[in-house]
Amino acid sequence: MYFLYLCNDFVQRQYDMNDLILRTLQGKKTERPAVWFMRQAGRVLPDYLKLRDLHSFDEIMHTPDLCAQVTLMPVHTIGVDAAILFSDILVVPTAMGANISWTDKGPVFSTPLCQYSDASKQLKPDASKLDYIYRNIDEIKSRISDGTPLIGFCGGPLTTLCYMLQGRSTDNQFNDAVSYIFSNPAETDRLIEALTEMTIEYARNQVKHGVQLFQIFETNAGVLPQNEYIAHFMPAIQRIGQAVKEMGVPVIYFAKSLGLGLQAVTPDMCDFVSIDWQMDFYEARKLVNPAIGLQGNLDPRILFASEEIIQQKLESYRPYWEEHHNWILNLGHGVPPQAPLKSLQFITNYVKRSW
Ligand SMILES: Cc1c2[nH]c(c1CCC(=O)O)Cc1[nH]c(c(CCC(=O)O)c1C)Cc1[nH]c(c(CCC(=O)O)c1C)Cc1[nH]c(c(C)c1CCC(=O)O)C2
Repeated sequence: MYFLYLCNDFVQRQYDMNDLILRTLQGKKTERPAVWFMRQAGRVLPDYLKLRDLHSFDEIMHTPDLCAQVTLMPVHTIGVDAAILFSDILVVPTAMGANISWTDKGPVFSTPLCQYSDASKQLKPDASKLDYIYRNIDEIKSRISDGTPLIGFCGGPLTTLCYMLQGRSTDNQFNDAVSYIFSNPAETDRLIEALTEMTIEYARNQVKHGVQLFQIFETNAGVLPQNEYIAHFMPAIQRIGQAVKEMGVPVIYFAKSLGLGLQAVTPDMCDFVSIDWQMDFYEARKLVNPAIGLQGNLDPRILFASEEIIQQKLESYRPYWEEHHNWILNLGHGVPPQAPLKSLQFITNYVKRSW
């Protein structure tokens, strides 16, 4: 009995230590907004850039010690309220047979699937290829002693499929991928199904290894007409979100440029939605189901502005936060490369000291 009490007490203390973001996601009133930044690990961190001079991205990903170091860097250097697993949304395609090189220009697939009318037959699913990620999670968790929550994540099905089909980033709105999706609807459905199954297994395993909240990155939601996205891709979001929520872990859904399509997001998909910077925050609130909280939506380029301008923008969220509390401070997309680190630090300090 006494042992049980000790265990409970221990769990409770862990929970008390740094649970601001988890309490926010549970809809609780908190002392200040929780803050983290999409793409906070890597990119602008001086220690990361030094590490990248010595090791490739792939090497860091396959070395639990290095991966844990990078994951925890933003907690120490920027002062965010949560760490996000250092990984990439495109690890899921590698577990389906894709061969990816991480080049200076971003990820490049050796065999883009849009050249095959029977693309789904080219897939070679092997979930064990993701085992190294779970070893990374174990290592990260073993190094967190102050209860900082660990965020797990996956790509949304459209974003991931865009890369699988097109094979690389483009500045043309993924024309080849979208043309394929329109020209091969049955094959696209088969690809979505395979991808969703692998993503669910991957998400569940991340939770089993200890991630405490989970974000779905659907950066490319806006490359399709809203009704097409909602009809063909949102059911997969619902399945992934539900699989994670069933395990007791809250879900944040980021669907960039979804626009009015935000109305179609339901509480069985996610607990919070992350709002991009193009959408006015208060307009987004009118569109999103009231049972769902909001994250975002600072324009990432505000990081290049003066502290006065950043402060004004932060203050614009205060009336909402004071009334509703269900808002997580974040950007409307990832930290841009070359963004000044001191702006990120200014935001975390401001919210901790002046809120
Ligand atoms: C579309 C997308 C990708 N990856 C991701 C998305 C969705 C979010 C977004 O839109 O930014 C998500 C992602 N990628 C990475 C993380 C880890 C956590 C974090 O950065 O905070 C996360 C959450 C690491 C990474 N993923 C990548 C790097 C750069 C690797 C390097 O240092 O060379 C990092 C740190 C490579 C990557 N991976 C991807 C691209 C287009 C690139 C190249 C350009 C770039 O984003 O830097 C695909």
